[in-house]
Amino acid sequence: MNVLDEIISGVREDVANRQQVAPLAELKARAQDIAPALDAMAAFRRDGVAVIAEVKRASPSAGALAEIGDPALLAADYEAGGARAISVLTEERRFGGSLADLTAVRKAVSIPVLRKDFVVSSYQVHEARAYGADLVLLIVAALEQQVLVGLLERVESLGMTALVEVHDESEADRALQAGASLIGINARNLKTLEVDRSMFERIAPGLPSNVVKVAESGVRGPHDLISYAGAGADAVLVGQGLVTSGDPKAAVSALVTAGQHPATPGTCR
Ligand SMILES: O=C(O)c1ccccc1NCC(=O)[C@H](O)[C@H](O)COP(=O)(O)O
Repeated sequence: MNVLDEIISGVREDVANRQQVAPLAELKARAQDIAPALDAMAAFRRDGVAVIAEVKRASPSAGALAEIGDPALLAADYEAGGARAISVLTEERRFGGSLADLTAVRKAVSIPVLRKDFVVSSYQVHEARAYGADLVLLIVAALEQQVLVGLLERVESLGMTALVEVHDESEADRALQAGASLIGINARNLKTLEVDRSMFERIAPGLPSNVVKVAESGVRGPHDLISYAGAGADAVLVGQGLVTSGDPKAAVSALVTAGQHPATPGTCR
């Protein structure tokens, strides 16, 4: 079993357990008390390269990354540093995340919040809304086409935005066919965990200009953002480089500053 399949199998078990405790009707009722989802696309379409800063405690590729005592404080630092959205990893077994992290971050910031998880069921989409997310990650490699289309529709019907993640050209075609307008190109191969930043420059030129393009993974500093920008990125999603920086606010701020200048064509290495 590869890493992605292993993660998804654990996720399915965890979702089944949560469904016993909080049935869908309860989540829907909870969502009634939550403010409507924020318009993430508007935030990403503003000038410059948007930084999506991630609350990431651990990962299959790196193990434990950072002791995040208070995810709300970290997210507030990210916002103060100029991040345009916050990504919260909610998967528990391999990333050490939780829905409690999502709630804490939602309360702490006024910018859009992404639920980053391995979403395979509409229950998880309703959970995302009930816990205050504005965006939901949908990973093409984890979903059959019909399921992807159904989940994308469900995300949008709840007023949220789907970040649809791809790893190659055929997944990018599937994302477009499903109607995605926000596409993340993840440089990390979710089966081998290798990071290949050049994936972005291979795939991004084939996407229509009205699609907002997010470069995911492998940004360790401003130089990586600049090369992704040169290859057409509208936004970058950054986890490890921020949580291990020692000063997340300054690290975000350095990325934001680098993203304010017009990109010059370059290569992602
Ligand atoms: O980060 C991992 O090791 C990982 C392994 C398997 C599936 C997903 C994984 N990460 C999720 C992400 O896509 C990243 O958290 C995100 O793009 C930020 O990447 P980075 O800045 O390199 O931490």
